[in-house]
Amino acid sequence: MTVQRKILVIEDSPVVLKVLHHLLSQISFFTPVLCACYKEAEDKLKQSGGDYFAAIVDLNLPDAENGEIVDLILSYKIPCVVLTGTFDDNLRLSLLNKGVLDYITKDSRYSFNHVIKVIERLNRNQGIKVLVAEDSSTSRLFIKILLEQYRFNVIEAENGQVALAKLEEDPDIRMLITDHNMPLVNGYDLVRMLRYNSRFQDLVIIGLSAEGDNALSAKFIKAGANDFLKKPFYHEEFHCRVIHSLEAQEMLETIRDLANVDPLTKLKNRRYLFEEGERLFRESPEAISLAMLDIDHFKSINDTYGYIVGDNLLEAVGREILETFPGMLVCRFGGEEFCVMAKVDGQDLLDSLNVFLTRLRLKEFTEAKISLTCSVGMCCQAVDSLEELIRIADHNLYEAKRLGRDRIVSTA
Ligand SMILES: Nc1nc2c(ncn2[C@@H]2O[C@H](COP(=O)(O)OP(=O)(O)OP(=O)(O)O)[C@@H](O)[C@H]2O)c(=O)[nH]1
Repeated sequence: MTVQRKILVIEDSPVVLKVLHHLLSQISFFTPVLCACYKEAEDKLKQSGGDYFAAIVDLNLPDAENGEIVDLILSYKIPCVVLTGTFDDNLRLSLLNKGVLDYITKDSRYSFNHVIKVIERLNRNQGIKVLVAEDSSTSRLFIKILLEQYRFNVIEAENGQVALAKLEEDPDIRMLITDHNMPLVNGYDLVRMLRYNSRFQDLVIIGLSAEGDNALSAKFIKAGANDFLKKPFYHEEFHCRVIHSLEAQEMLETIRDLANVDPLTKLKNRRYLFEEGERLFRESPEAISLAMLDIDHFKSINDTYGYIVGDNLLEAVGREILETFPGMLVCRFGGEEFCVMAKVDGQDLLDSLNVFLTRLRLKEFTEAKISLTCSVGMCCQAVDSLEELIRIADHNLYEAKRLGRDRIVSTA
């Protein structure tokens, strides 16, 4: 169940309130709470004890015309986005310095979408762990506060060596903000060490350093950092760069998922099998077992029940496969054919395959109570290449079909 997040909206214009209510309501986990004036907001905050995920506020309210609402929201430590009709550079700067997340002018309909984007980003940031590696405790705290304003989950390290250890032990850390001048391992060496390790290819890295060495930013970026900032930096620039690097990485991961995942079953696809399977095979060619699984008489199911039902069955079989072969590389090879590959003993894979065939025989799928069986060709013999492994398993699958289906043929 998704957690509901209450968003406090304080705005005296009924039209703007209506637009924001509409946009926020379109996101299932946001619950807008609307207020038309300062007093109403104050009462709501008192009642709830400040239990709001974020607030969107107008600066000029009928009972508080000079932005007093911002101080009220910040006193409850609620992330605050200002949506205002007037653009004033000095006011904007002073609000950002106070800790307001963004200052957005109502100059077009895109402004409202921008506000929603900022709130959505906060929601995504909640689950993101960021490691701050910095030897000065004052600077570390300063960066931590900046990141926590954006609801990131911050972890700290006082030098490069501790940072490395924390990254090694916690694979959930998504981003590293690292200073350069640190004892034991400096920031530049830390970036180089991390990028040499394939495990840290997706880690977002932002380097920091005090002004002085002009070549340092290029060195950091050449070593693999996503970005670099000179201290002292302007808060807004820091936030923009953090979000920009993170979103670029997220986009890359989305593209990678689209390239590697079968959209129907959500299993990995054939392309991924050849990429990841090749790596597995090279690691330990003599210890790999592989099976090709093909649903029996699938054409007649399509012909009888139609393609949509056929698609639903493929999805259901995909889920069964995922559940039965945990920790193994499973993919949709194409059509109604699946592949399971793992660094396991042949007998272990055979046992799991037998469990799978039994589960399938006992199940009835969809409202039409359709029964399915599957034929399997397996190979666990030492061969020279992944292609050879697949070729033998495929040949055995053909044999399983020829011998009457719903069975496993294996060569050890
Ligand atoms: N619904 C649906 N059907 C698919 C999809 N991909 C392949 N198929 C169908 O799967 C069927 C495979 O048919 P065949 O290769 O003749 O094999 P079969 O009927 O399963 O018979 P055997 O494999 O010999 O047991 C074809 O009718 C394809 O159109 C898909 O994504 N969705």
